[in-house]
Formats: sequence, structure tokens, C-alpha cells
Amino acid sequence: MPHLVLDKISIHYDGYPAVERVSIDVAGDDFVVLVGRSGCGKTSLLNVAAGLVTPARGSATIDDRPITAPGSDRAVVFQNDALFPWLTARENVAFALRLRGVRPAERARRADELLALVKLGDAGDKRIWELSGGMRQRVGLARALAAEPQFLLLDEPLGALDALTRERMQTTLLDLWKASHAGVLMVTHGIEEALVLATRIVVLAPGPGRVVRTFEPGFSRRYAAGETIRAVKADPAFAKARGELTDAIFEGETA
Ligand SMILES: Nc1ncnc2c1ncn2[C@@H]1O[C@H](COP(=O)(O)OP(=O)(O)OP(=O)(O)O)[C@@H](O)[C@H]1O
Repeated sequence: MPHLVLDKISIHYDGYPAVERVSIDVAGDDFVVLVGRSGCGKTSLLNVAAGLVTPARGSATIDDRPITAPGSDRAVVFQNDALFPWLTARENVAFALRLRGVRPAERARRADELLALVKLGDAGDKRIWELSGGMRQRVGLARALAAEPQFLLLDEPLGALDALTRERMQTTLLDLWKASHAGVLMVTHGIEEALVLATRIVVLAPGPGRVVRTFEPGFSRRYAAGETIRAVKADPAFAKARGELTDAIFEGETA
């Protein structure tokens, strides 16, 4: 099983320490979620995993190979993903397949399979500007999966969506996680979202960014085993976990 490891990572910007000695481990079947107050270094750490930021100290590796640049073993999805607005949903996904060297005859069929996976089977012919925010985000996820990555790196992928769409997209994300067999490292500001999705939650605190707690909530594995999200959230254990996670995030806050 592939293994992404951030080991004692420190990140400096212009000599100023933004993150100090943070270690995060993502195995191929993990869904690891980073939470914490603004400025604690969540995006910076994701960017190290993506190969976009070089740490001042520590090592970032996949199966012991150093991460030095973006690679096809990792797919990154941001909050407002840059799709090509003048192309159709199918063409956007097919573009990623082309980059992977998939033959033209196969691209449309595979793109439709990926769109069906994100429940956009009927929207292949629609242009991006004709789609809602949630649908666009799903095209972005389908495009990320087209690369058949070992790891999905998600930075607030649902942050721009309204609350109802966001909740629905959480199950889509869990379904994709299950179907793609990719390990996930995701940043979110949503406390319930973290609890619903994560196999492990890493809580960071700012000044400089460091790990203060980790949780293994187990609710996403219950969903994967067949329970509904609604049933999971109604469990008193969920409310208890929400309280503990909220306390951990705001512990030591002085402002
Ligand atoms: N490119 C950069 N140049 C200089 N400083 C930066 C840069 N990127 C981030 N920082 C600083 O590093 C710290 C961590 O930022 P980062 O965006 O990683 O935090 P975050 O936890 O993702 O924040 P938020 O929740 O607000 O998105 C902040 O103090 C930020 O101002």
C-alpha cells in the first residue's frame, strides 16, 4: 500500500517560521483531514505534499522517494478549481486523460465513466459555465481521478458550496475515496465535515503551526460499511466527538 509521509516538516516564509516539526502519515486507505485556526499552516503542509512548497527542514516522501515536484501519483483539487469554462464536462475530464496518454478512442468512454462516478453521468455535454458550483466541483474531482492518483490532495474542496450541496458532496467524496482506492489528505474549516470524512483528524494550532491533537473518529468507516450519514450524525458519539474536536481547535486561543 502506498505511503505518503511528512516527517518533522518545518516551513519558513522569508525566514519566518510558519510550521514547526509537523509529522503526518497518509497510507493508501487513509482519509486524513487537517483542521485548525486560520494561519496554522494547513495549506502550506498540503503544498509540501503536492511538491509545490519546499520545507526548510524535515522530509516529504512517498514510499521513501522524496517529493520534490508535482507528480502524477498525486492529484490536487482546490476550492475553486480551474476548469476550462469553454469546454464541456466530458472534454475537461478527457483533457486529463490525454495528458496521461490515453488514446483518443478511449478518452470519451473513460471520461463518461468518471463523470458517472461523481453522479454527473447526464452532464457530459454541458459546458462548464452551464453547471452549478457543486457540479463544477464534481467535474474537478472526476478530472483529478482521471490521473488515477495514489493520493488525492484536497484544499477546502467543498468550501465554496452552499450548506446543503456541501453535505451531499460529503457522501460523494466518501464514495470516491472508496471507489478510487486513493489515500486522501484534505484541508477543511468544517468541524462536522472533518468528523464525517476522516479516518484521522490532525488538529493544528498556529504561531508557528504545530500538531496539538489527533483523533481517529471512525464515522467514515461506518459509512463505508453501509450506515447512512444521517444515522451516523444522530449517534450521541458524534455530538461528543464534535465537542472534543471543537475544544481541541480553540484550546489556548487568546484572541
Ligand atoms: N507564500 C507565502 N508567503 C509568505 N507567507 C505565507 C505564504 N503562504 C502562507 N504564508 C503564511 O504562513 C502561515 C500559514 O499559512 P497557511 O495558508 O498554510 O495556513 P492555513 O492554516 O491554510 O490558513 P487558512 O485556514 O487561513 O487558509 C500564515 O501565517 C501565512 O500568512
